Amino acid sequence: MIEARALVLGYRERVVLRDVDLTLRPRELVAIVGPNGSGKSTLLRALAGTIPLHGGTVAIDGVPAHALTPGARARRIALVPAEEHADDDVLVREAVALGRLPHRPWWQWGDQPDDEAIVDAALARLDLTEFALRRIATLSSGERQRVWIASALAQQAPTLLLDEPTSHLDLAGAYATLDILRGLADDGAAIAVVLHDLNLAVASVDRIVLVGDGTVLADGPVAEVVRADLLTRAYGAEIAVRRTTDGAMVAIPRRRARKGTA
Ligand SMILES: Nc1ncnc2c1ncn2[C@@H]1O[C@H](COP(=O)(O)OP(=O)(O)OP(=O)(O)O)[C@@H](O)[C@H]1O
Repeated sequence: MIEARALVLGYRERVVLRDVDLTLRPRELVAIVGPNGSGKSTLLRALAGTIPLHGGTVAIDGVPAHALTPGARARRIALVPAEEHADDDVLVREAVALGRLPHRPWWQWGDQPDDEAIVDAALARLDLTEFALRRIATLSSGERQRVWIASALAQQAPTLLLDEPTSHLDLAGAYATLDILRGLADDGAAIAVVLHDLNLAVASVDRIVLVGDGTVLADGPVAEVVRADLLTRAYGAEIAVRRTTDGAMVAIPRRRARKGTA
């Protein structure tokens, strides 16, 4: 569980977000949405305890984030950044196995049968078994993105923070990934995921945190946050919210009519 209180976040003298209170509980799948540059990744990094705070506190399982060693943090929180890198020569299996490092002193690495099984399970869950012995460099960007998620799963942290994990995934792959996250939350994980696709968020998560205007504009169940007025304010563009015939909500930006169209 993560509890952030009165957060002020930024870089050097520039404040990006202020007055942020946010709690992430076990069994919750939460989407963080908002426009480009609004501070979603910054918020995720602050929750993971990887950037200094300008103000406020972040507690991870009741312990101040800054009081945890990197190893202790990594056993509690798996962070999947928007861009991840690995040497081109690294095999998919090796990249996923890096998720096990926080659980073992280096001198025990390689001798743990448990680790092998955990890595195999993470590969299978992301449909990567057949890629296990491929070099990372030979994968497509969507396949690579699944590797970083698998590595986070292998980390077996009770909290998962993912920054745009579906940005390279196709339509079905993106929804399938959210289904995997849903399953992990149902099993007890606390999960926050930065998403640009509002409709993917609406279809998949319990709660939405809407970032905009330098703060958290709304935080609550999907139906409370996905409102035309709130979205229009956050994105600075008119956004309508409609229901499909089967009752699902969809957010649609209003666009100017093109020449020659009604
Ligand atoms: N390392 C950094 N140093 C200085 N400024 C930064 C740094 N990282 C981000 N920023 C700035 O902080 C603001 C918020 O950035 P952040 O990456 O958190 O936004 P975001 O909502 O995740 O954006 P996007 O949707 O485009 O990924 C932006 O104006 C960005 O330029």
